[in-house]
Amino acid sequence: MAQEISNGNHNSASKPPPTPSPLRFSKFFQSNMRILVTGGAGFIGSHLVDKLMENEKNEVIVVDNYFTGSKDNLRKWIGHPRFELIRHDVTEPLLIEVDQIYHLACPASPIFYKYNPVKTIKTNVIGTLNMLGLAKRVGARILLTSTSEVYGDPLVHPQDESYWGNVNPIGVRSCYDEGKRVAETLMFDYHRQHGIEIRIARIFNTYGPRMNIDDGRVVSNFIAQAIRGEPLTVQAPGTQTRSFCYVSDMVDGLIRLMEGENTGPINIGNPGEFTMLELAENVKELINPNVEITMVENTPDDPRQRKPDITKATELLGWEPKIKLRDGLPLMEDDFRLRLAVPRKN
Ligand SMILES: NC(=O)c1ccc[n+]([C@@H]2O[C@H](COP(=O)([O-])OP(=O)(O)OC[C@H]3O[C@@H](n4cnc5c(N)ncnc54)[C@H](O)[C@@H]3O)[C@@H](O)[C@H]2O)c1
Ligand SMILES: O=c1ccn([C@@H]2O[C@H](COP(=O)(O)OP(=O)(O)O[C@H]3OC[C@@H](O)[C@H](O)[C@H]3O)[C@@H](O)[C@H]2O)c(=O)[nH]1
Repeated sequence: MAQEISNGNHNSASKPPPTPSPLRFSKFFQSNMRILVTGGAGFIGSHLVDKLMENEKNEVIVVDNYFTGSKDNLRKWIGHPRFELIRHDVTEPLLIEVDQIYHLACPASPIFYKYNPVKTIKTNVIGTLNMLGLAKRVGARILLTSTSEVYGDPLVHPQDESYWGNVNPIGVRSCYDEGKRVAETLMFDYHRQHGIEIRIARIFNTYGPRMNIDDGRVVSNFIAQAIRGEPLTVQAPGTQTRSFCYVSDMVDGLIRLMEGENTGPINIGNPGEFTMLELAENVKELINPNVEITMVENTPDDPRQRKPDITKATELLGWEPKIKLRDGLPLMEDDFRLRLAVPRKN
């Protein structure tokens, strides 16, 4: 019967409907969801891949240029029949067929995004344009991982999604925060002009296993320092605040946003707020009570406070974080001790 159809012989009304080709039940004809994760070799991306791969209906394709990510984060999936890994820079166009795009590709640690600021803004602007072009061509739904940095040094506290932010357009962080603001604009313009299905997550500081040991972000710095017995470097004045979300909670929020009906932007983060001195004290108490806490110079335009209002995420996605900072830090410590080869002393 499949043969008849392929010969174009399907004009007889008396014939029963064709039975599906046996190929329909092979790998290529299943109603699988083919999902692209850009930046999937990075910290959040690799945890997202782990979760997506748990569903046997998902085929996952990762593209990454390995600037801050590593194949090692995806080691267990390499060779799996539902998984593909492509070395590719999102600033170049990509022609593949997918149903959903999680667009994460972008260096996230301030040290790395400031290292080559022109490349960072190209990644945010040209990279997002390329992924939107792909979404438009194949009709895929696309989720952008934007950031709490779009609120800049916020004058509203906590930050809800209606706040437009307080961002320096010419500062050293602008390649990232203004880059993400343009990426959000592009997402909405493609949505309004071309009807693309979009989702925007505004991610607040996220931590957990697989962060680069020398990533430069505060949680990974403090944990590595505590394990090595080095002083914890609090950047002055130490009263600046952040709200830290454990990575499994983050991945759960991103998947709910992708699968739900709301475009966003939606804040995804843990509202528990800590000063950097409090974070250092927690790390010291939990990991190494013998380390010192030292005050060092800060970098320009460091936001003084940050805490998400997650009313929208709770009401629209039924999402809220489950893991408290003091429970998440020891989970990250285990991973860091393994990679630094420093076992716990009993
Ligand atoms: N972790 C956080 O606290 C946080 C907070 C807000 C937003 N975000 C966003 O979440 C996403 C992931 O962050 P992360 O913490 O996992 O960072 P990460 O640096 O571990 O991961 C980013 C990944 O993107 C890849 N990449 C960078 N530029 C690329 C390019 N031009 N082409 C292809 N791949 C490229 C890197 O190699 C890396 O694998 C980023 O978009 C980031 O802006 C993260
Ligand atoms: O060793 C350190 C590192 C950092 N810090 C402080 O810790 C705070 C947080 O700094 P991080 O570098 O971890 O992260 P930031 O909050 O500046 O940026 C972050 O927020 C939003 C995301 O989009 C970015 O991916 C992420 O890097 C800052 O106030 C910084 O001054 C220290 O006190 N000591």
